[in-house]
Amino acid sequence: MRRAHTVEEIRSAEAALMATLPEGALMERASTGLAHLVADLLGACYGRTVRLLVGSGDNGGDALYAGAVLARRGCRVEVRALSSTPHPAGLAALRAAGGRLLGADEPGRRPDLVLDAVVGIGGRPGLRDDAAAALAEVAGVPVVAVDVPSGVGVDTGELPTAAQGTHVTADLTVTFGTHRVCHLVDPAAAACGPVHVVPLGGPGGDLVLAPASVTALQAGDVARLLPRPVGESQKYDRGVVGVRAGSARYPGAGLLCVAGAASGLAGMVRYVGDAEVAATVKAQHPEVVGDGRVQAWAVGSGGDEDARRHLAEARADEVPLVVDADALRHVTDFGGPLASAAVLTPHAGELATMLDVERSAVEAAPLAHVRRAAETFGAVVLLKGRRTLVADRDGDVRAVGTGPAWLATAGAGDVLTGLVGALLASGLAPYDAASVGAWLHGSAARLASAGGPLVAGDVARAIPSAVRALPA
Ligand SMILES: NC(=O)C1=CN([C@@H]2O[C@H](COP(=O)(O)OP(=O)(O)OC[C@H]3O[C@@H](n4cnc5c(N)ncnc54)[C@H](OP(=O)(O)O)[C@@H]3O)[C@@H](O)[C@H]2O)[C@@H](O)CC1
Ligand SMILES: Nc1ncnc2c1ncn2[C@@H]1O[C@H](COP(=O)(O)OP(=O)(O)O)[C@@H](O)[C@H]1O
Ligand SMILES: [K+]
Repeated sequence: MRRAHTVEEIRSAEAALMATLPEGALMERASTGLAHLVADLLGACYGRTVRLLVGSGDNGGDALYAGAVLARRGCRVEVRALSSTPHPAGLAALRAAGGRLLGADEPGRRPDLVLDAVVGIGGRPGLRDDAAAALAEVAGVPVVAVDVPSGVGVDTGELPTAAQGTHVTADLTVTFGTHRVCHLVDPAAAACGPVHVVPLGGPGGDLVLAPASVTALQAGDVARLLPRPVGESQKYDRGVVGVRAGSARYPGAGLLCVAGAASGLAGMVRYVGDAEVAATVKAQHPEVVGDGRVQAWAVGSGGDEDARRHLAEARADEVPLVVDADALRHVTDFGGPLASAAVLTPHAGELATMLDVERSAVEAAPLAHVRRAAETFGAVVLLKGRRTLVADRDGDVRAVGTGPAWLATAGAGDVLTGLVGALLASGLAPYDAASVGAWLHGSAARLASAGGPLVAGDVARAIPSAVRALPA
């Protein structure tokens, strides 16, 4: 599990660890790890130039100490200071190693790499004008963000507003001890590039962190959570998923939802809906049967005008539900909770309608909106996107970024709804069914894509391969 902690949690864990270590030991661990990663990235230090953008805090201190290591290895290290008092001990170390502070009007040498150490976890959103100008000077040069790309909302995962200013977009982010929320949650995560965590543990102890409310499943977590048949399993033990989706207008959505449900993760699939869709389902999926008892329903994909009735009928069975597309407009129609266990699967536009806000507001602050929706509707909410967010009712959120951009294709969401339905039927709790489903869906898309285009049916067909590829 990848865990992301808040600034407050990180500061408190760092303070406890620092109390057991000699002064400066933690920053030395952080900056040494940072320097080694930068040196690896540069390939060779000798003859290379690194520009440090250094603010007033300890984030700048990390870069200055790392710069000292790089300078000792033969790098030319030049500092653009954005404060009259950059970390004094760090600056002294850098100078002693041969690095230098650029004068205000001194252009410096065109660097091979920039270290962004304007602000870290102490920063407010947005770059001040001097920092924005220092960044513009080195436009086009690869940037390694120290801890976080300066200017992003560390705990919100949001980018600064136009009034707050701009932010750094990094090619790589090097952080310390644990992830920050902005590393896992878009739109800020998109500004981080790949994120490396330098461990802060060593002689004298490690960070002791609270349980994280923002996390990201890894392959091993999915393997551990996924229910698997055992020797004596029967199809009914493995769970039956029912699909009420598709309509005369959108028959394909019903078929694709069935394809996601019929990926083999539940013991049986039932389809109930439009007669013509039902006939095609039976032709394409001979293993699918008609109405009867189910352990979970997948409802709404392409449901059109039938979606409300489908939702009412599914709800009457009092089993877990996954609700998509046209049925999302009806989740509050019935008074009281939708089901004891429900997963709602909107994209940003659908969530905006459900919360009566602009789509752009959801896209700018997906974490805040998905949490609000989970609380408002008393359900697990899976907000689809480049990095899908799954929010539990208590505010816990799992981020899933396994899918390639090729997954942004019509019908892919219908497959996901069927897949989550199958996982609910197989006995997973809604938070696990939604996040494991999103993870497998993205992973199946990556396998199906192999770097090229795909259609939604390809994703459904690749789900068994995604399961097979999980670690034992
Ligand atoms: N504790 C430890 O041992 C360890 C700490 N570590 C490192 O310390 C970092 C945290 O350091 P920190 O607390 O000093 O805060 P940090 O982010 O450098 O700067 C905050 C200052 O910047 C300013 N400022 C704020 N917003 C701004 C803006 N938008 N644009 C421009 N300036 C802005 C504001 O000062 P002001 O200029 O307003 O007086 C504020 O006080 C952390 O991210 C990690 O890298 C690691 O070494 C691990 C061990
Ligand atoms: N840029 C992207 N990168 C990766 N996955 C994406 C991206 N944009 C959308 N997706 C994924 O593609 C799927 C699209 O689903 P959805 O919008 O419901 O389409 P449809 O309604 O046509 O089925 C979702 O699983 C979503 O998370
Ligand atoms: K930074």
